[in-house]
Amino acid sequence: MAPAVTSLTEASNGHETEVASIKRLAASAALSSVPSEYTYTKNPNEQGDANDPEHSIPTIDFALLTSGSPDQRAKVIEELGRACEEWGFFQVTNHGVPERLMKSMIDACHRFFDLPEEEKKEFQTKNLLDPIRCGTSANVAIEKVRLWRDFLKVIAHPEFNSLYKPAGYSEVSLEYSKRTREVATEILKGISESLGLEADYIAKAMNWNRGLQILAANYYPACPQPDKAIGIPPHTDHGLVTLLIQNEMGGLEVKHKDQWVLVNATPGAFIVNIGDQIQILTNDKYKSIWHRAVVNNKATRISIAVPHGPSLDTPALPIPELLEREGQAPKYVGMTYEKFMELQASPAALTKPCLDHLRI
Ligand SMILES: O=C(O)CCC(=O)C(=O)O
Ligand SMILES: [Fe+2]
Repeated sequence: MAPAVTSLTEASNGHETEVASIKRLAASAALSSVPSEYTYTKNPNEQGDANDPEHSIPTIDFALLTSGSPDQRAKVIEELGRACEEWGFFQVTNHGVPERLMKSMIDACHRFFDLPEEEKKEFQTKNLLDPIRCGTSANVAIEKVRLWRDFLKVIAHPEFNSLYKPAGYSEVSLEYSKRTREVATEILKGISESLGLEADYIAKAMNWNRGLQILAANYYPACPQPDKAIGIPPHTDHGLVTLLIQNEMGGLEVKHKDQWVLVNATPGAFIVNIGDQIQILTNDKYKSIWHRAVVNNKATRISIAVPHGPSLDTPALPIPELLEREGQAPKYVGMTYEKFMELQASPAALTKPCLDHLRI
């Protein structure tokens, strides 16, 4: 039986398009193939070898970054700089955030997605910067292929927002947002230092104390034909740094040397990537890397990405000290973070990468 299509509504050119959550669609007993509007083809020639040890993201030992000896810190900062330059992705271990808290956060999000569709409706607002927003796919009004994914996005900084249901979400998300922000703050300091700048250089320039932090949970139900669908297609993240965790199912792939590499994270580690604002600040020295989420046919995957960005009114520009040192001209014009996020969510971003819109 076809699932009842009642849940999510988006306006498209004045017409209302009704789209079921992927959770509901996937739960339909009759679903044995991917419906045509979800059909997405990947290029098999770009699939990296998962067993190749060259294909694993670098690891940064957070404890050595924050409480190691000066020598240890200098070494980790050098490793961090190399990870940003060569991969744009790395995992962070020994960060001090309890694994129990990470698991509780995933559970709380899982319980949100498990709420009856009717109860999630009140959070289905449409504007990009609404404090709380859930939905399916990414932007059903403009996209050509629907994504095998539902989402929940809650802005946790500069103002903390939360949900009153499911029970416990509010408390756990408050603690989780604080702890991830602390880790992100230290990573940003390390990134500044890896560039030969004062530790607080980027934070000051980007008005970090008023910076945006979003708790972005993704729900990818098992898919009958995982090779014919995509959770999130290739994209780069808009902010400064994103910290990601997932349940026991993998699915994050990173584009490295033209190959898609599946990220195998150490349990309890954060998967961290740098975003477009860092690429702008460093005039392309550190790259905001393309990544995507693939789906599987075994079990639901949940990931929680926490992008941290500048304050919404701050435009990122290539850092003058770096330009001078490298003898380079700036490669980007400035745009406030708010406008940049709007650009990334607009049809213009479907035709060319967002950063290319700002490239001089
Ligand atoms: O689910 C994942 O692993 C990727 C999520 C992601 O890239 C994002 O939310 O921006
Ligand atoms: Fe992402």
